[in-house]
Amino acid sequence: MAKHAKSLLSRWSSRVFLVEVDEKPLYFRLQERHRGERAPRVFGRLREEDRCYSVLVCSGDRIKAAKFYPELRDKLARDLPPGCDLTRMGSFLPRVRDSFIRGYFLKSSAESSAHIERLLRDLGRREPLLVCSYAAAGGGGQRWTQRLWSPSEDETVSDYFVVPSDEPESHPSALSMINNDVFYSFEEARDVFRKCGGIIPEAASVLEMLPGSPEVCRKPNFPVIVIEGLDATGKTTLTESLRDSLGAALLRSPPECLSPWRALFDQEPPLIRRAFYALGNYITAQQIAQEGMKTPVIVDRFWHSTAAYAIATATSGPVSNLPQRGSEVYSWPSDLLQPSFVLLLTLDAEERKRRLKDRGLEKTDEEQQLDRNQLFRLRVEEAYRRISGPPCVTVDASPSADKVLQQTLLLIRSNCHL
Ligand SMILES: Nc1ncnc2c1ncn2[C@@H]1O[C@H](COP(=O)(O)OP(=O)(O)O)[C@@H](O)[C@H]1O
Ligand SMILES: Nc1ccn([C@@H]2O[C@H](COP(=O)(O)OP(=O)(O)O)[C@@H](O)[C@H]2O)c(=O)n1
Repeated sequence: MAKHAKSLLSRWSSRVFLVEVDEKPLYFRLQERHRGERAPRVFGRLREEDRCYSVLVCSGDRIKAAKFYPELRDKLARDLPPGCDLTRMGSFLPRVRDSFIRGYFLKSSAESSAHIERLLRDLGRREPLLVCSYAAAGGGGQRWTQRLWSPSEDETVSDYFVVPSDEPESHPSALSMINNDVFYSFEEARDVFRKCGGIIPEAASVLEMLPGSPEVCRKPNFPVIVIEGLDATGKTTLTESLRDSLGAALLRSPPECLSPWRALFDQEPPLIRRAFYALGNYITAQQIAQEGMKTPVIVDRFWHSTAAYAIATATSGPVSNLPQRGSEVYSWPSDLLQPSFVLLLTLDAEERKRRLKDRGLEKTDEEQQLDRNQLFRLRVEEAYRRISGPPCVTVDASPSADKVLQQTLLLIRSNCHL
């Protein structure tokens, strides 16, 4: 059995498992002996002859695991028999960073179990998977066991009793966010691109655009003002007006030089996509440092956009699932230039939708998610507010473009002595 799988199994009964039902995580854990506890709610109203399965990706290579996870979902969704429910699941060791592994949970009828087990054994022989099957252990379906097997060796590893587990103090996705969903150093983000060159040749082109080091030559002489906010809050309109009113330089993140590859990396899994945007911030930081020696600089999106969307995407469910305020997840990378001032444009959802429609541009997948999933939008907005670093001032973007400009100029002049 692969070394990584062996290390996972060494503490298998210490793990907590979560299955997301309608974006709400339900938790269970394992015990060697049964102490009469009832089955956890995650198994719902199942009959004794029903079967559940979990398929966990356990590769030691995080690029390979990140690429395979969405592919596994597509394979399962395509090949599972009708009537089989598929939902996201994960497993982690409480308070142990990078212990979070992802997978899927399947619920099926007994008739489908032979088909499913053949499919999972076949998948497991080709990919690094740990597969668990769950069956009622008698007592009117109130007790369930987890049978773990490693399809690569077709070896049944062990049986456990499944019991409910308390909700951890913060959503376990926070355990693996650092330098997997959000990158806190140039080196960490660049390392991902160095490692995915074999599967994504365009990664080499992005690497060629990078500065030798993240350190900027000198701190800018002039103020650096970042304008942040959800799509269609008016960032482009405002940043162009500020450039004209202040005679400032206008920069964007990701920078223009990365635009040939942005659409491609937007289709990649979070590990690679977020590294792309993190590297974009470091290139923009170099441009800010150069321009900031000569004139004030206005920046359209920067670190807040990168971190807020990554954190909100990695978490699921209500805002309360976000990593707690003050968590290191919200900290500003120590090697990334800090702007003098960050303005966060806010707008009520209906007005933002109207502006999006009026602008007529194609909606990005993310925008569609913001539109469809109010919980996601609330997580993004709250994550923006929790990010530590330079002062972040909220500006109501609902008045006319000119009024928003005047209000912003007042704030900039009083805070940046311009
Ligand atoms: N203050 C405002 N009031 C009304 N419409 C606005 C305002 N600011 C921008 N718009 C319009 O809303 C749409 C989105 O603005 P834009 O600047 O492109 O937002 P963003 O860059 O944040 O996506 C555009 O059609 C723009 O003309
Ligand atoms: N510095 C940045 C800028 C954008 N992004 C990502 O890019 C998305 C915005 O894409 P977009 O095409 O809507 O950007 P704009 O056209 O609104 O500038 C954000 O939602 C983030 O996911 C980022 O992660 N970091």
